[in-house]
Amino acid sequence: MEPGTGLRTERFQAALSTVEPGAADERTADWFQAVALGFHEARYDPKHISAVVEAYGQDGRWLTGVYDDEAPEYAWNPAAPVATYATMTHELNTGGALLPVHQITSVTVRPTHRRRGILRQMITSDLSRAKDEGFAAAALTASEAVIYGRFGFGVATSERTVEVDARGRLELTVPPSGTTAVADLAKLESLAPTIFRAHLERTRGAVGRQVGYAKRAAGLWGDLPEPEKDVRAAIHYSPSGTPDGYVSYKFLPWETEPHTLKVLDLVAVDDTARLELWRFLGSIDLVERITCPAAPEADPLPWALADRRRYAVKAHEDQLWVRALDPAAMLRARGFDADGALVLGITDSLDLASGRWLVQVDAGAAVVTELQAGDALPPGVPAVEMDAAAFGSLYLGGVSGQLLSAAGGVRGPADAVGTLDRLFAVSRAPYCSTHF
Ligand SMILES: CC(=O)SCCNC(=O)CCNC(=O)[C@H](O)C(C)(C)COP(=O)(O)OP(=O)(O)OC[C@H]1O[C@@H](n2cnc3c(N)ncnc32)[C@H](O)[C@@H]1OP(=O)(O)O
Repeated sequence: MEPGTGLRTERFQAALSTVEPGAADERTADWFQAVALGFHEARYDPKHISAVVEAYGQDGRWLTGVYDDEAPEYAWNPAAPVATYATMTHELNTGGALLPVHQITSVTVRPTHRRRGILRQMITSDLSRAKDEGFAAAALTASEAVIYGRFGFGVATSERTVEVDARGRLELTVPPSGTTAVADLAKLESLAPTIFRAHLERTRGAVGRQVGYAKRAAGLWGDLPEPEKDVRAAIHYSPSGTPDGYVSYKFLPWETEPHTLKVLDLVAVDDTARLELWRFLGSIDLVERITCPAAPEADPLPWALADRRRYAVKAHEDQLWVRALDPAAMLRARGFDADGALVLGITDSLDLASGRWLVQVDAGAAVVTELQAGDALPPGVPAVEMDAAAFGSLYLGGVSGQLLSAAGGVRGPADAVGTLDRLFAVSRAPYCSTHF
């Protein structure tokens, strides 16, 4: 933290103790307890922390703790940070290249230290470092929608919580394809990342996953890093016999009315595998309702159901938030479905992504030329300007420039916004099922 605040910042990686075999080191354990405090979770059992340390190492996470050494007598553990923050890197499918993104997670500030600018200090210094390290974009999933717009993050993907009425037979109109088997959970931990990788490579908006996902899919972890005995899973195989999708789920206690099966994770390489996994779920006896969080906004399921009114959207929420650090690199990485040219300007209060670029898309790829202040605009090329957060929202095609123009985030004449929309249009809403 800045001098004069009385606060001290440390950045480190989760580690095991060098003196107590199998335990996390104290700094790591204190950091986890502070995160639990911030998110209203139960205090960690030390054995759970050490289980997560290894996974954090595999994820390559960096942890930040902000410490207040002036804790009064009787205060909770003075060695625990008053603020936490963590980062890691995975790839984002941009519709073109897979772009490594700087992910931000585990952000908490203790109630007694809120609204003093601690988050602002942590995130602005971290974003600058990420930019210096060469990241083109940062990303996060947010606990509240009011926090990150001010830091230049825009909602780039949304997701649905879906409920399907499974009483009687769930009939699909598409012909069956491939086969489905109840999964050997012991083998799913190693198979799930392979299937997810194929999904990532084909799905605009998908982000690589932390190792905990496969452990949860296989029932090795639940909310805590302990086996969840009620988790089951199924695998779908393509007609050639390749596993191309899995679903893990649990049947909620019998007292639940109607009898409910909850999808924990559903990953499919393509629509066929996705629908076949739903066919399987809909064929399970004694199930009256299937709930599925993290379903795509552009979901083929209701269109493939003989009775589409069995499908109800119970919630629709922002999912991935994207923040530009190097807009030109982001545009070069992105895949475009239409060709054309546009001058695109970004205003950024943190000045990490400000600038103006000539974007010329040919055969789906952009040539991006930075324009300096005072440069004349290329004749005949429409120009738009937008806030950094609006660029983050537009980037994957999750919203139109016209809508953002109505909301004030994009500025320019109607024909220029029309060009922006033709260039950035995608055939299907982006989908990110990774929460972090
Ligand atoms: C990626 C993730 O991990 S998402 C998880 C975010 N964490 C949580 O939701 C846990 C509970 N909340 C918290 O721990 C804290 O309230 C935090 C982390 C959200 C904010 O930390 P603070 O240190 O209080 O934020 P800080 O003082 O830097 O505020 C920066 C600005 O954001 C605003 N702000 C921060 N949090 C909120 C909020 N929840 N609602 C409205 N405004 C907020 C502040 O008013 C301030 O505005 P200003 O710059 O115009 O003055």
